[in-house]
Amino acid sequence: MTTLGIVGAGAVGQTLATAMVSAGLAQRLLVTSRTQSQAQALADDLADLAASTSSPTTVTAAALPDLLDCQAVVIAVRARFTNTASRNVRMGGAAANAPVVRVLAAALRGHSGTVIMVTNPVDLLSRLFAEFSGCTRVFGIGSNLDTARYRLTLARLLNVPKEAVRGHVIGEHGDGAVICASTTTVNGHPVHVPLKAVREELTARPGRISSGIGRTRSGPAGAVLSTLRLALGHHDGTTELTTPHNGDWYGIPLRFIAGQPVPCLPTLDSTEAQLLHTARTKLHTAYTELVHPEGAS
Ligand SMILES: NC(=O)c1ccc[n+]([C@@H]2O[C@H](COP(=O)([O-])OP(=O)(O)OC[C@H]3O[C@@H](n4cnc5c(N)ncnc54)[C@H](O)[C@@H]3O)[C@@H](O)[C@H]2O)c1
Repeated sequence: MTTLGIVGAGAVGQTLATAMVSAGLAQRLLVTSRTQSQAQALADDLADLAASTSSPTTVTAAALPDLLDCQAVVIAVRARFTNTASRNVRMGGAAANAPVVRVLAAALRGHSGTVIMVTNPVDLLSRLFAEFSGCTRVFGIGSNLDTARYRLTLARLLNVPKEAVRGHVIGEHGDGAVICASTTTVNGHPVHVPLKAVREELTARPGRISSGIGRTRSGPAGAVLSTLRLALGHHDGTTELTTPHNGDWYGIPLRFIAGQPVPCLPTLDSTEAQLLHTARTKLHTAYTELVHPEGAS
């Protein structure tokens, strides 16, 4: 019996839960949110979906301790705050979301399953959750969503099917994202990547979606769903996730074999290596300031 949990019944949590119930990913889905009534409302709505689609998933509004027995828990909370940042937008949520993540880490200490962090800034908060909970299978969503957007964008610019494009976006899920252009291929052949046009689209896309429909939701839900399938060992494959690597936390490709992740960073050219170094330094500094604000200048 597979039991999965979602914390946060907002735009991403709702869309993800709908996708999970529609896909019949688990026998049981536990949902929690800021209030019990919010979680119960989502559970009832999803039960209606399950009944009309004959989904095998039973959805229950739960309390945080109930999630300890889940094979995987997805964290998609967002504290109430107004983000006024125009650059490094995701970093704008650090101070507001970190206390919530600390509380969740304390509540889920001892959880031995997978934890998938969605809440931004995801690279910092994956690490914060892991270090405060002691959980050892914590992965952050973001670089895989960036990679999906990269492949779509490149396919459109080069007029090829998206399935023909192979390539990764790594580093920060944010302004420090690194496009691995030198190892990108189309139908197995190296290509010239129009980096300026790609970067412009990757930068503009999330804001365009948010201003059109309020929030990005289906893209991140898809990135979580495909990660869950890999982490639960439903099938093998590679995806880009925030994970500890060489002493820092940032997005790299992980190859999952029977649910176990193996880092598989592609070879980087000198520009990409420099950009990754810059992203790592930025994330390292921001994490230190988040955890030890008294030491920050
Ligand atoms: N990593 C990614 O690729 C990615 C993509 C999209 C969104 N996000 C991030 O995901 C997070 C959620 O986004 P959203 O659009 O769903 O936000 P939202 O505001 O729509 O929903 C957030 C939910 O969290 C709940 N919540 C708040 N505090 C809580 C607490 N203490 N305990 C439990 N639940 C709590 C709220 O009640 C709400 O239901 C944000 O930080 C957003 O930036 C990340």
